Amino acid sequence: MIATQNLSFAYATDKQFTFPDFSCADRETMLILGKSGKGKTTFLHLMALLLKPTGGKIQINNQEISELSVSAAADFRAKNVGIVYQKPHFVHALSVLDNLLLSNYLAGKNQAKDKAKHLAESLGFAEHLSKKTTQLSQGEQQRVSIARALMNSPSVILADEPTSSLDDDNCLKVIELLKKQTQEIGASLVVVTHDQRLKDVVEKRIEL
Ligand SMILES: Nc1ncnc2c1ncn2[C@@H]1O[C@H](COP(=O)(O)OP(=O)(O)OP(=O)(O)O)[C@@H](O)[C@H]1O
Repeated sequence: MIATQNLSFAYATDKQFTFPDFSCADRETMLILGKSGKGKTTFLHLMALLLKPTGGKIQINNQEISELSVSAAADFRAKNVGIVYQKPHFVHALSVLDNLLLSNYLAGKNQAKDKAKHLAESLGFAEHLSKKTTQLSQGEQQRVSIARALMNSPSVILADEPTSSLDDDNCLKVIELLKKQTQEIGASLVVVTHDQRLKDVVEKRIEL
């Protein structure tokens, strides 16, 4: 589970944010909707411990995490949080498979090749495992990005606009895949987006 309380952040004195409280249980999906510039990515980066809040609390599995040091936060994130970024960031010199295994390495875990292959099959890109990520279409890269976020079976999956650049068909496929995988590993899924189509498939939501 993940929950936030009285969370605030400032890039500058004239760029301050306060975010609504929410909680998302295991196996639950939470949609955080907001127009461009409302602070969706900022909110997600706070939950991912990539930014430090100016106030408030973040709990993951009942552990207060907003006070962790930078190195403890990096370790906690690698082990417990899977992030699907707005634009996938891959290491272009590596194959798709090695990009997936990199998540294990960063979390200090053994390489889980079988898990990578299983995820690639479930997400429909098994035939691309030995290719470079640049050889994949945008939709395929998005699915690799989801698989990478799942490699360490995180407690929380945070997804930033995972569907907004996809057509209706792929939008539905990607959100259903994310929800299904989240259910399978018993994680909490938080999606920040301006994609109003997701309102039809996710019940629990808040608006920024
Ligand atoms: N590093 C930064 N320094 C200063 N201001 C920033 C920084 N990052 C974002 N901002 C500003 O904070 C506001 C919120 O940005 P954020 O990226 O969180 O919004 P968003 O809702 O995700 O937008 P979009 O839907 O366009 O991606 C924007 O006005 C943005 O210009």
